[in-house]
Amino acid sequence: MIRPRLPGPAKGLAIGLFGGSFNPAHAGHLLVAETARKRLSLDQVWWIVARGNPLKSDHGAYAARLTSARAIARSAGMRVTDLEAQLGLTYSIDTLRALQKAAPDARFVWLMGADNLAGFQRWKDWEEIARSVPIAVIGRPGARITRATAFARKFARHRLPETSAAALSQAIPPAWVYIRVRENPLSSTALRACP
Ligand SMILES: Nc1ncnc2c1ncn2[C@@H]1O[C@H](COP(=O)(O)OP(=O)(O)OP(=O)(O)O)[C@@H](O)[C@H]1O
Ligand SMILES: O=C(O)c1ccc[n+]([C@@H]2O[C@H](COP(=O)([O-])O)[C@@H](O)[C@H]2O)c1
Repeated sequence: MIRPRLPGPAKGLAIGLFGGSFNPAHAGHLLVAETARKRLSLDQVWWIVARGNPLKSDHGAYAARLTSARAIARSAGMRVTDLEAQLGLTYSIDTLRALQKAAPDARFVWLMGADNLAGFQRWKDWEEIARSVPIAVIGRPGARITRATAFARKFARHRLPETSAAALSQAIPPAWVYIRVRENPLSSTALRACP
């Protein structure tokens, strides 16, 4: 496997992995990344611009999405990476494996909005992802985590209380936390619809 060009040093650091289409990136994404950085006590958040979400058909041009993510992710600790494009990867399990191999001393946490968790059981090897890395879920309007959420049901006893969020990067997976925020209704779909 080709060694990925990492967006920064990783050894010994707690790093949030924030995969997204970012078509385009917006303030809702920044809310997720900044909330995670603060509440999980992360050193960095790596925005992984998805080569192409396997569950979406219209991805948008990669270069434009990368530029868009770079324009939004400008606050402290944010790094944007094109590593899925570098490595030709599409599935998050493969991206995660590549990162864990390239940076075995980093403490990675997977970040996602609550709407992504609701469909997580459709991702390739989703249970393996949950057993490989702690997961932080950030609130999003219209998405609630209930017993109907396959992930929440399957991994119910591995959920940490929100008050323990800062310890998530040190937890042995499976481990996850749901973080409540003042939710932001923005979406890329809405922005694409703007003339
Ligand atoms: N407003 C938001 N609040 C919380 N999480 C969000 C928000 N917008 C996006 N996310 C999360 O950011 C990640 C990347 O999302 P994505 O790039 O698909 O944006 P999107 O606005 O959902 O796009 P689209 O409308 O095209 O589906 C996902 O984990 C998603 O849940
Ligand atoms: O690995 C999968 O099967 C998979 C299925 C759906 C989405 N993902 C990843 O989820 C992240 C968020 O995707 P999106 O399109 O909601 O921004 C992004 O990194 C995608 O590659 C991954």
